[in-house]
Amino acid sequence: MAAEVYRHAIGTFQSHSYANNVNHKQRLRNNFVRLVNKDSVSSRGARYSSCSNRRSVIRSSASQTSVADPVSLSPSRTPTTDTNKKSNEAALILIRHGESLWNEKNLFTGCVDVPLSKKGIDEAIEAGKRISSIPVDVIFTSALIRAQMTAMLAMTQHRRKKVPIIIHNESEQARQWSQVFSEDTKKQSIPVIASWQLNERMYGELQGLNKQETADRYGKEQVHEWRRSYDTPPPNGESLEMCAERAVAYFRDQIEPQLLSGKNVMIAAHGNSLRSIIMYLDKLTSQEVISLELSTGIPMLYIFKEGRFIRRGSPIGPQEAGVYAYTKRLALYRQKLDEMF
Ligand SMILES: O=C(O)[C@@H](CO)OP(=O)(O)O
Repeated sequence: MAAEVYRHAIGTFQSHSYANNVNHKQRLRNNFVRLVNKDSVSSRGARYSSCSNRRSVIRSSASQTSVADPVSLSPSRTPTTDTNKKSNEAALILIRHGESLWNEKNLFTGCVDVPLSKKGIDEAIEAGKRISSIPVDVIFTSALIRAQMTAMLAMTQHRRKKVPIIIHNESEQARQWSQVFSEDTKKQSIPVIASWQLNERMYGELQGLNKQETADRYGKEQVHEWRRSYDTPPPNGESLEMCAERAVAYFRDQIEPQLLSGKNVMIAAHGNSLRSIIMYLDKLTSQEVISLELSTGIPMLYIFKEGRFIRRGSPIGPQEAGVYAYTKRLALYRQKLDEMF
């Protein structure tokens, strides 16, 4: 259920990443404003870009900044490549990584590359069980090990038993070098694309500090603002707004075209990079997103249909009938799996 996923904050959170660009804040802001002001969208080549939202969990007052337009895709963004499947419907699975060693210790993590804890490994496996009958054609992860391990561990549970293979996607040449030439191998594998744009937001000077001790020192309100406000960055770190500028740009440029071509996509990423993407998918306002909390290791399913994202909550288990009722394609896939395995 979606409600599970939208937990309210109180203690253990973390992740983030991507280090450098904090000093480009002004430039990012400018990009963002441009994007919010619409024309937006293509940020290919730009390091960051925007986000937007949907209503769901919480209502916002009309005066709140609603970060952008509803997520409907203009025909101009229809991809010209990769469209072997011709469909205007696809599944999108989002998973926040399982608990990391620093989540366990209640430390600000950000872009520090911390692995999963034992509990996090179990969560990733459990997440895999929940989505084991949902087709996955391509996986996107951040560049951080906790997200990558979560994706791989989850896929060990998939009934189709395809093998995830890493694809380098950053340039035409890299794509060519990563090509798999055997059709049989292609069918039996799932491309995995890792990118820094999906990394956790950079927590700056807070990284490595204990969250409770930081709240004791600077006050609960201040720390809550650093952690959850939309546009207040932690000292020398990224605000959610800044994180959204690169994560949502990446989503729009690299992931939406896959969905448009009918591919089912899984994204394994982080609390805040996913919050910014959900803000965009669900059209949350900058006020609404403050209360959006993601549990570790809980997959969330969206159906992308006719240019819109429809949130379907979190599949409870592989047998959950409801998930497969969402679309004919999912139901057929499931039926085929049942016949095969
Ligand atoms: O420490 C972090 O990197 C993040 C996410 O795990 O924490 P928070 O929940 O405070 O954004």
